[in-house]
Amino acid sequence: MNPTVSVRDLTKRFGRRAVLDGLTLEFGRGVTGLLGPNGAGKTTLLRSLATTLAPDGGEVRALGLDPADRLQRTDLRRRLGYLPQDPGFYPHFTVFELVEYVAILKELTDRRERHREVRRVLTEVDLADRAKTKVRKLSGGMRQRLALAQALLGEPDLLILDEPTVGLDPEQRMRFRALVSRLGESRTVLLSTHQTEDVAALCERVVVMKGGRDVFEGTPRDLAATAAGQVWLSDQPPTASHLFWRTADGRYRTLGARPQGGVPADPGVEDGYLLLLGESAEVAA
Ligand SMILES: Nc1ncnc2c1ncn2[C@@H]1O[C@H](COP(=O)(O)OP(=O)(O)OP(=O)(O)O)[C@@H](O)[C@H]1O
Repeated sequence: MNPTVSVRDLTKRFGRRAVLDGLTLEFGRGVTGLLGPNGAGKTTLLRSLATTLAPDGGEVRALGLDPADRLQRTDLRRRLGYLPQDPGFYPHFTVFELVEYVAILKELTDRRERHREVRRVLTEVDLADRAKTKVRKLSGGMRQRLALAQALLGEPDLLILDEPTVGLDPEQRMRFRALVSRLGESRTVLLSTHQTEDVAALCERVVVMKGGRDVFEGTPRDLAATAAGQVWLSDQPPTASHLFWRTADGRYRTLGARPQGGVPADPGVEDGYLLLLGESAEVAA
């Protein structure tokens, strides 16, 4: 792998808490998924890469540029697209006006070209027919697609997406996967998510963060493989000391030691992820 983004010994503190705690990782072209429990530091990492937050220590290189350097930071901003977790859009703008506003900030100065680009990204996210709708009238999923549209402006080399599939209906989620995997053919895409299915379906690589550190880096298949020999199906519920849940077919899926009557099951990304986090309680009834 030829890394386009690398992070070394990154630290960020809020008060006394180290939210990034010597984080070191690298990734290259294609789609990389970032998994981690609430508060793991995913958004803080993404903001550091998107240059909206200055870390306290360590090194970041993205597209060969150092965001700590003022000129290189400006260069990097021109070449990245960022979908923040909470975009906070102006509610009285129309969809078109909002994306055009971001396009102006991104220095698309030629009006005709800018309008063409705004229409292109709105079409990419299936919002072209909502161009004249006020942002405040959009559903949550539509807002999320609007947030993605502005990140796509100018065909950025680096795309940073913070929980991009939140609120999308199944059809839009499929469209999103198709769009992002196409973008990943020629660009670097980093997306944080809580959806292990998105990682399994879409990402070539996956990074798992916990407590401000990187606890796993590899392919989704590698992550699933870490659970080999520790995933079981049984007809009866195991003891409460196991991590288990009831599946749609009424059987019990257990992670860890073999429960009584358990037969081995193929491990998935979610199994590997949950075991990695070391959960030890029943997660769902
Ligand atoms: N500006 C801030 N001021 C103070 N604390 C902050 C700030 N930003 C983040 N934090 C804290 O840093 C920790 C990590 O937050 P972060 O948003 O990076 O986690 P996350 O992995 O993205 O979580 P989630 O999955 O819930 O979005 C949290 O405890 C959060 O409260």
